[in-house]
Amino acid sequence: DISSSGMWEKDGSVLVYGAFESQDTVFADVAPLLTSLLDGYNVCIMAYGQTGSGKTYTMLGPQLEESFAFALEDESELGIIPRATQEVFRLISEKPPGSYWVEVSVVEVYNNEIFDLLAKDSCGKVFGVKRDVVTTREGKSNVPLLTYETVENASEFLHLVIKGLQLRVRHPTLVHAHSSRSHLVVTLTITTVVSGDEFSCTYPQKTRENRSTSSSRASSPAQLEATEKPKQVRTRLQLVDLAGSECVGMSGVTGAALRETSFINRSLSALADVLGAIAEQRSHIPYRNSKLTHLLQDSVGGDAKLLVMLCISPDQKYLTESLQSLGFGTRARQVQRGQIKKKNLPVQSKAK
Ligand SMILES: Nc1ncnc2c1ncn2[C@@H]1O[C@H](COP(=O)(O)OP(=O)(O)OP(=O)(O)O)[C@@H](O)[C@H]1O
Repeated sequence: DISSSGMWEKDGSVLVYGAFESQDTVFADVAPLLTSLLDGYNVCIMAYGQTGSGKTYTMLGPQLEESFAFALEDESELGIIPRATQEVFRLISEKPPGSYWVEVSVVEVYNNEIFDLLAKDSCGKVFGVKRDVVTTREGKSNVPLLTYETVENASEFLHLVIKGLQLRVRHPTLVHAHSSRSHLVVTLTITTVVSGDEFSCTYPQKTRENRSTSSSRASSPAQLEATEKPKQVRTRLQLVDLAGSECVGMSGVTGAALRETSFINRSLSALADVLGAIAEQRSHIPYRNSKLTHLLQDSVGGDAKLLVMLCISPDQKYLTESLQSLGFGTRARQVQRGQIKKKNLPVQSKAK
């Protein structure tokens, strides 16, 4: 029974929320992951579910009719992405000033192509630019030339995300009038620079190699002494609003929208296949079967703490879709990952 309000805890790690549960309650259970992030763990939070089941509401908040932006006026309605950012900056404010450096990238995966939603043209106007995803020599996934913008507070972050969201593709379907037709991946990268024998922190002197644009503040505040050999430690928070899994018969799409649906369903089944392969500890994990899984490789199979939010419609007519979503959740639960790696940060940490 998920139609009534309430929450149950099973095995200490599956939480179920009723349809009337507040965003506050949901976020209270997510917040500890952000403490882990600042303690040096990579974290990934993704929403999965059929079209119209509440993924965007859960991750961002209620969408505005006229655009892909979300309503910021009523704070109680804000979803995980704005709340997580506020919490990250609140936690950073408790650290020594200048010890953390936050950058954001916003990417959508549409029809199996990656688009950089923060890339700018020469006039500074934002527009989506196609990017590729590659595997580095260390076996990590990387998006060359991806735009990373430096942000100093949650409102700067939200401003960028809202700008990026204007470009996100959406079309009406019979199930949902404002259906997202792409996977949205918002990444916060937190850099700490550790120098000398003692842990002392300052801003990075250089921007990253694969960065095409960066804020003018990238070379600002404290500069490192030339003789010091600073070590940059990065942790990453990936926030993912997946496109809706859908049954073509139910959503009634045709033409280009049908093609989009086919790409969405293929990439979601590639994600389920990856989770299945990890769960079965197969020697080959098919990350490269889709751009989505290649992009999320390090969060899904790597060293991140992964939280999957399953959104389920309370309507009985979507029972097949709901069971399919629960099947995805079961796969995610079966993934037995190795010990999660924690980056060596200059903070007192409480390992989970
Ligand atoms: N818990 C909730 N409380 C109030 N409104 C909700 C809730 N969940 C979803 N909604 C509303 O239901 C509608 C569909 O939700 P949403 O856009 O989040 O679906 P979605 O799963 O992201 O769909 P799609 O995959 O098609 O983009 C929206 O108008 C949203 O504001």
